[in-house]
Amino acid sequence: MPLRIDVITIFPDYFAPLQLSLMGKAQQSGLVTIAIHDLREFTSDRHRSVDDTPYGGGAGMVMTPEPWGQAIDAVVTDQSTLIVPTPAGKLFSQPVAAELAHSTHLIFACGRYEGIDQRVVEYYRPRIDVRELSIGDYVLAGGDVATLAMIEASVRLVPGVLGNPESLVEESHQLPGVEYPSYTKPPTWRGLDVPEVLLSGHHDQIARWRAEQSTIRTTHNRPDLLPGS
Ligand SMILES: COc1cccc(COC(=O)c2cn[nH]c2)c1
Repeated sequence: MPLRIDVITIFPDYFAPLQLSLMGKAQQSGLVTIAIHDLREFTSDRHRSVDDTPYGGGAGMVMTPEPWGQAIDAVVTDQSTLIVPTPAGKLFSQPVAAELAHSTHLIFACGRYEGIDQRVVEYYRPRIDVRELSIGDYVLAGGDVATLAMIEASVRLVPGVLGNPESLVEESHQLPGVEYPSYTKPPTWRGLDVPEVLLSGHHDQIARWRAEQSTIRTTHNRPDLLPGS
């Protein structure tokens, strides 16, 4: 059953990159189908407006619910998962990407401005799986870039998309923490040598060195990922 993805956005052009490279091949392979929808196609006023001033005051504008209701209703089924990228969401992660990769239908609602009227989430929550997801603790101008990141992270985990599932095995068996550093030819570059152990052919020593490097790197860059932290 191919994974179907519908993206609703006021900037459809943001998603041109999904036709390239791995994402493009995934679509050609029939494993994934991705459709982009312009939210303004679902407005009914002459100005095709999608936002208005916030109740309760405050800076900026909020996206009005009706165009979203029309757009989501046009693609939703009882198998759909609605994903709303937002800084206020639960943190997206590799395990979440793996979950999404095994979904039937994902609808991404790319909000702009200060966000989408919360009643859109409230309306669909009793009907389908709705997930407000954050890709990190910073604020983007809209959900489009976050959606691209989540689609790329999820689609590469769809069985058959990655030519070489081997890299997924390494990824999944990786110790808690970050990846060890990687090297390739030439053996010396601008006076810098590749660590000897990697040229030795001693696979157990190499594995030990890589585990050690991962721990050193995790301690320095991501102590929060260390076991027991
Ligand atoms: C839907 O409501 C809003 C409000 C403000 C910005 C955005 C765009 O998403 C992000 O900025 C984001 C997502 N993960 N990390 C940052 C959406």
